Amino acid sequence: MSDMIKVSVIGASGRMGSTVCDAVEAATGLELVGRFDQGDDLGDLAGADVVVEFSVPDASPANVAHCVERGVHCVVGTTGWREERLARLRAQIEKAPEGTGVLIAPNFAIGAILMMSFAAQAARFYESVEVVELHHPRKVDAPSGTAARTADLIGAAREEAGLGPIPDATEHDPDGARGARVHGVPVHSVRLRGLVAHQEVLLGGEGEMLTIRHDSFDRASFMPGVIEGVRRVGEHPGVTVGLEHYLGL
Ligand SMILES: NC(=O)C1=CN([C@@H]2O[C@H](COP(=O)(O)OP(=O)(O)OC[C@H]3O[C@@H](n4cnc5c(N)ncnc54)[C@H](OP(=O)(O)O)[C@@H]3O)[C@@H](O)[C@H]2O)C=CC1
Ligand SMILES: O=C(O)C1=N[C@H](C(=O)O)C[C@H](O)C1
Repeated sequence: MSDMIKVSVIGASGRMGSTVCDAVEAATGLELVGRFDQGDDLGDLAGADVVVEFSVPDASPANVAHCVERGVHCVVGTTGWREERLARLRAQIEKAPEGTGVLIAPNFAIGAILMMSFAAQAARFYESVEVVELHHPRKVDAPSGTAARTADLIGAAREEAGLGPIPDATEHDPDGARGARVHGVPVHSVRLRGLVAHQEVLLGGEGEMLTIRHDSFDRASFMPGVIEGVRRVGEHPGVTVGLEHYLGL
């Protein structure tokens, strides 16, 4: 890489993509060289060293594959990167030019990263746990990527601690009132005008409850994490899931 890191954004006209373009233009040492959206030919990605990808879950794997094949590092915020997609990406990156790095981050806000870490830490101490995620009504996917990741971390921590299933006597739930189950953890999705991105993790034990909550009131909350990802992705070859791995958490 030269001194200036050349950055292209995929999904550049979207809520996140447009905010990222402004953040890259304002950041020292970064140069915005390309903006791509649906239907655009990605071609040589405008000569970018690093691509930031915020599109839609169905389009993200092909966009990232295009970058990886060309040895262009990729910082991905788009949701939908469950295990099967990650496995395919790991296979693709094996064949990519050496040193190519991809960061997939379900959430770039520092508070959300800490919330997930705290929830994983607390999980083994509580019999009951549920996740409630609340977002703006234009969000196309549910549950949120953050909620799915949180539930995965909690589920893994519970397994490691030898905890059994979460107590729940529900026998009749024809309308799915008990939410989705991710890694055995109930996840509830709220879509409400006025919200941006919010999540509560509710942990219950005998006579007590711990609530861990994070609120993103503005998409500005994601930008320091995205910019850190752009600056650091070149130092992390292969696929990394979660910005916490760049932050020493
Ligand atoms: N990791 C994180 O911290 C965060 C992640 N997100 C995630 O980022 C993603 C984007 O969110 P958001 O910006 O709100 O969504 P938007 O719908 O506002 O933006 C998505 C953009 O991607 C474009 N797009 C659609 N298909 C393609 C394609 N094939 N190639 C390139 N661009 C395409 C859309 O164009 P068009 O409108 O024409 O379809 C639109 O401009 C979501 O998955 C969301 O969950 C959001 C916030 C934070
Ligand atoms: O669509 C959004 O807005 C957000 N998407 C991500 C998710 O699904 O977790 C991150 C954040 O919650 C905002």
